[in-house]
Amino acid sequence: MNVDIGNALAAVAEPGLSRDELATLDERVARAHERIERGRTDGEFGYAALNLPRTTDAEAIRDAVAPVADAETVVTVGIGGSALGARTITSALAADGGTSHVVLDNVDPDHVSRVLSELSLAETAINVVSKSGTTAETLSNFLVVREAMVEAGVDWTERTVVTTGDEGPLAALADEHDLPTLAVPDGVPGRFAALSSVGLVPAAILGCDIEGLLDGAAAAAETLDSSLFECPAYAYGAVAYGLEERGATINAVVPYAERLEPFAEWFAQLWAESLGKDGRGQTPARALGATDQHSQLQLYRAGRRDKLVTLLRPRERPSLDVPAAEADALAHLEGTDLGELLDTELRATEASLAEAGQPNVRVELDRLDPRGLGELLYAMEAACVLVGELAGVETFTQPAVEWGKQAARDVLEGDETEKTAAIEDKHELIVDGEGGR
Ligand SMILES: O=P(O)(O)OC[C@H]1O[C@](O)(CO)[C@@H](O)[C@@H]1O
Repeated sequence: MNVDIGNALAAVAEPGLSRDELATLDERVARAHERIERGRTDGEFGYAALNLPRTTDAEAIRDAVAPVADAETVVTVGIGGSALGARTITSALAADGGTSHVVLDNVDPDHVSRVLSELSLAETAINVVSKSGTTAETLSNFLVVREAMVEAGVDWTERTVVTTGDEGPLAALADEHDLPTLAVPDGVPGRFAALSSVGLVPAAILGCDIEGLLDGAAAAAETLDSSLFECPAYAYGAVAYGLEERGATINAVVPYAERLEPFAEWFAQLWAESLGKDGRGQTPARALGATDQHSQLQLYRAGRRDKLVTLLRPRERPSLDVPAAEADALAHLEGTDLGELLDTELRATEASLAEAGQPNVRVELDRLDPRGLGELLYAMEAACVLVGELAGVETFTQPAVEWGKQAARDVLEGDETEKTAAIEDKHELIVDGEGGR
């Protein structure tokens, strides 16, 4: 994996970083790296995530999923960090692009019932994931899925694998029914847990090379260094931080590979939930290359100068030639390989952003295989940890999400609290086309 930060330099972009500013930033990266390494060595909360390539037990995951290894479809019931990594991995690596991995990470009744009605539940494995074991959406969806299995005459205890913490209702349920259960790794926040059982179970069930993925992540761990000029992950993190400080408060992540679209979702949680604190943090935007050149690029190129555009591609791609056409006007496409066209689109977009002075960075994998994806996930986690150090925020917690969770819980439990009052006392000015109320 490599990272090209050339188009983030002040010589090209505004906001941009001068060479001197990069050199100054590099001194801070050295200190931050020291802090990160200390956290890794001591297995500190959060930093322990950067040890997963070494601490994750792939064999234990394979043993736990053995009873459902015959599954044609895997349904992951989880949300946030308990779903996004798993989807990213199967989308990138599964032979079918991840279509046999269905993720229920929302409680939309229309969607859930439609998904269940389309599944052959006897050939389905249920992967329930929750670090806390208390997340309402996950537990509700699991009870609905379980009920559907019972109604279909399928023994759900034979088709379910659980990943959760030591305590909580999900752990208790797994224990009561003697379900194959994997532990959420200690000291690892959900959004940093893709390289553990939290992200790897569906990939293991669907026959993906999870060991190769961990090897790729381990290779990326080897590149962590006290200088951003020696470490792709830190180069990316330092530039993202430096540009945010200079006004690039949005990070538009644009993978040029359909299989990496879920990666942009995973990245969005990692970046938003880790760095959105103390009134700062880049807002992640998701796009897809080349598709969103035809929907978002106008804004990225000619809109507010508040963005870093992150372009991502695998260098090696399968090939698919464009056939000849009868019209001369299409002659320029004849014999073009679609992959070549996609890469040309990336380079043209990159140049168009640079021409307009909009900062952009290119992240490249050798190819989209288990090693490549392992490198990418690990590098982005390390980049995020670095930004947290440079920004001086608490990277590994997400206190701001608790208010809403508790408010919903108070309503569901019929309590009358400050939070339920805040819900009831909403300021309303409804515009309904009948003069407003
Ligand atoms: O794994 P859990 O505990 O169900 O939490 C799911 C997600 O919800 C959050 O806690 C946010 O509400 C995320 O940090 C986490 O990834």
